[in-house]
Amino acid sequence: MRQNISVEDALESILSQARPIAESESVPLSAAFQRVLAQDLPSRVFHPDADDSAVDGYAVRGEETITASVATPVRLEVVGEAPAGRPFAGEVQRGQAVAIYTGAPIPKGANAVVRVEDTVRDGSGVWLLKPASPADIRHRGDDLRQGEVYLHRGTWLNAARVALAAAMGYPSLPVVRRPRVGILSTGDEVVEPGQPLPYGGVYNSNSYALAGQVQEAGGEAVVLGKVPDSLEALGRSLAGVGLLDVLLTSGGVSMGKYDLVRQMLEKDGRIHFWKVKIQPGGPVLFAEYRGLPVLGLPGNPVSSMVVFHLFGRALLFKLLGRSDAPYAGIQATAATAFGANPSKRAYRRGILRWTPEGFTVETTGNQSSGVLRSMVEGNALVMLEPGESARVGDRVTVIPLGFTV
Ligand SMILES: Nc1nc2c(c(=O)[nH]1)N[C@H]1C(S)=C(S)[C@@H](COP(=O)(O)OP(=O)(O)OC[C@H]3O[C@@H](n4cnc5c(N)ncnc54)[C@H](O)[C@@H]3O)O[C@H]1N2
Ligand code: MOO
Repeated sequence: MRQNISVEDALESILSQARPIAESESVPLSAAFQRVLAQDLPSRVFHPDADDSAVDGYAVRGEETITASVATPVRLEVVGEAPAGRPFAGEVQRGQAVAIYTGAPIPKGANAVVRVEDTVRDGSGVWLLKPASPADIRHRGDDLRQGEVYLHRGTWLNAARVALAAAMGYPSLPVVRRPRVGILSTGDEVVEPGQPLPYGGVYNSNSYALAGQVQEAGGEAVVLGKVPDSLEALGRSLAGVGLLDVLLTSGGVSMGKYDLVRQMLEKDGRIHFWKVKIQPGGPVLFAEYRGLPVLGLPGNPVSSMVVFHLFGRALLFKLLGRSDAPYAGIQATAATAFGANPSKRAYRRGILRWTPEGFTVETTGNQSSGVLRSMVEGNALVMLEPGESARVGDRVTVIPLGFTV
């Protein structure tokens, strides 16, 4: 078992153990949001399907309109109309125009469009006050060309990507099976919300934070409840976890006599590493238990969430074959001071704001790992290398929580 390793070494150890999920399933578009595409998707269609109008106006022969102006308007005969979805069947001849609407194919014979606001309707004709513009025509395939791949395997399906799959003609999509992620909380003091809280007790918040984080990363959260601090109970729970791809445990990984997750995994599993040089979350462990990867998260609520963000997300991304990064850093200007940890990389909770001067970040205040509020009030982690502090005005690296690039 390796101990006191760097974030980079810990990530490498975790990712080298993770085997991407090979199974996929087909889901209707309406269920594809926040899934991961399992295959490359070539477009089934051209979009636009034909050269069409980008504006409401009149489709004309452009060369006939070159001299049009307010002082010298050009009159054309309106021979029909082309609403979107009902293309004009004929051909525009010399001296003619067709009333056209945004999205309608340009009729045969026409090669330019005059916007309706640059015209005056006059009975069966129309006066053009400006030359027609070929720039108001969108060309077949400007957006999508049939057969070309626009969405690749490993793509996280956000709203725009599901919409693009729809635009390409797919009613359902092949997606990677969601990794099943078991969540087991430990600790005699941990009580389910709704139960009376005994003296010294604490409500189980970690299971719910982790369940949400697992889903945000694309996994299926299987909340396994909590086990008391006894090796026997823990052993029974671990034996009965069922079909899982990953197990997350919360608590019981530190130095205490009752920190049984570590003891159990030492005895019956294989611990790859224990303790990473980070704060919060230092006591994190990564192990294998009967072939199941186990990420042991420290019990403190902030530590558990931060460690999941740094390591759990990366593990799930690898299992899902996601091609985007699990998180990313940006630069911001410190609006308050941030204190250093002398020997560990620190992740302080901050409030990231976009201002006219760029990104700024302010501390959430009390940085204790037990203050879950800091994860609610904050929207970012300020990353400080060992010994690095920040004064007001310093540039710092910040990991936004809630979006990736
Ligand atoms: N002698 C030392 N003691 C501790 C060290 C150390 O290095 N030497 N490390 C500290 C650090 S850092 C952390 S983080 C914690 C991690 O400890 P555990 O993972 O063993 O967690 P527990 O002791 O079980 O609990 C810690 C804390 O979190 C609360 N908790 C636990 N589970 C939940 C839950 N599901 N929902 C909400 N809150 C939970 C628990 O009541 C404790 O207050 O160890 C330090 N100790
Ligand atoms: O790592 Mo502990 O997470 O500092 O409280």
